[in-house]
Amino acid sequence: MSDPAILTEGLTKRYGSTTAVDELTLTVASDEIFGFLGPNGAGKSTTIGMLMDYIRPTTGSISVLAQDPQRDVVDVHSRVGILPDRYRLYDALTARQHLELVIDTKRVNNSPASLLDRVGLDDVDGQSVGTFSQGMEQRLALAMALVGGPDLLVLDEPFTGLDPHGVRTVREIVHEENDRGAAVFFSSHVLGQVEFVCDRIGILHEGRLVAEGTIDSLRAETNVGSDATVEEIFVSVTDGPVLTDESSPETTQ
Ligand SMILES: Nc1ncnc2c1ncn2[C@@H]1O[C@H](COP(=O)(O)OP(=O)(O)OP(=O)(O)O)[C@@H](O)[C@H]1O
Repeated sequence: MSDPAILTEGLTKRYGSTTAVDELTLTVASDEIFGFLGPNGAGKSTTIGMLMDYIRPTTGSISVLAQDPQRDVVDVHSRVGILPDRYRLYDALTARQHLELVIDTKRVNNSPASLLDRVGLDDVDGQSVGTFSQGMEQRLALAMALVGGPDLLVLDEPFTGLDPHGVRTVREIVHEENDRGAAVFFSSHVLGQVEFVCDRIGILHEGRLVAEGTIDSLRAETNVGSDATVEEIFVSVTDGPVLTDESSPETTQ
């Protein structure tokens, strides 16, 4: 069996008295599409930041494509396509120029035109990004993540700002990339789409992984009914505080 795309063990990030990510142990296989869900402030972006070494963990370990993102940062960044939650584009540059920058940085030989075509920006190839709508920026950021045919795509809220055509495009790209052999790890609040796209999901709540599995297995585990939506599963596991060993009624009796 090949190495997992992502492996974290006991991964924890504290900011002062706030524990953003709490003992996260997670495995994402090299051939799967994994949806990483959770309410606002649950710790999703912090986790993604740690996977890419934008944020240093307080404790715990991380392996991305069998490499250490702190020690092997250049290798990890060359093999991962990242759509971060906050990205900076250059108003004066065109979409093509943005892609050329990433192509040069990754030292690959991709066609900016075909990447723009994939994300539906072929007709604004030479337009400066300062004139782009939010959805157009999001499409460009996705195209930048696709440069180099990454082994792992990490997408933080890829559906943000997209119209229904854009949402469909993202869905198709996620499946195409997975068919090509890439693992896909993405966070999203658009739970209806998650259902169409993911092999497995993990739900983070107050920094803790409170559910993980296929949608069918989570329906069974959470007793929400065999035809429950992802939204119903989500609400059932994130409604109320996380019970820890210390706070669980069983251990306090
Ligand atoms: N730099 C920071 N300093 C202090 N606290 C932070 C910092 N970054 C994040 N946090 C806190 O960590 C927690 C997790 O934040 P994070 O952005 O990872 O959540 P999220 O699940 O991505 O949320 P959302 O769905 O709203 O994007 C929150 O309580 C947040 O306030």
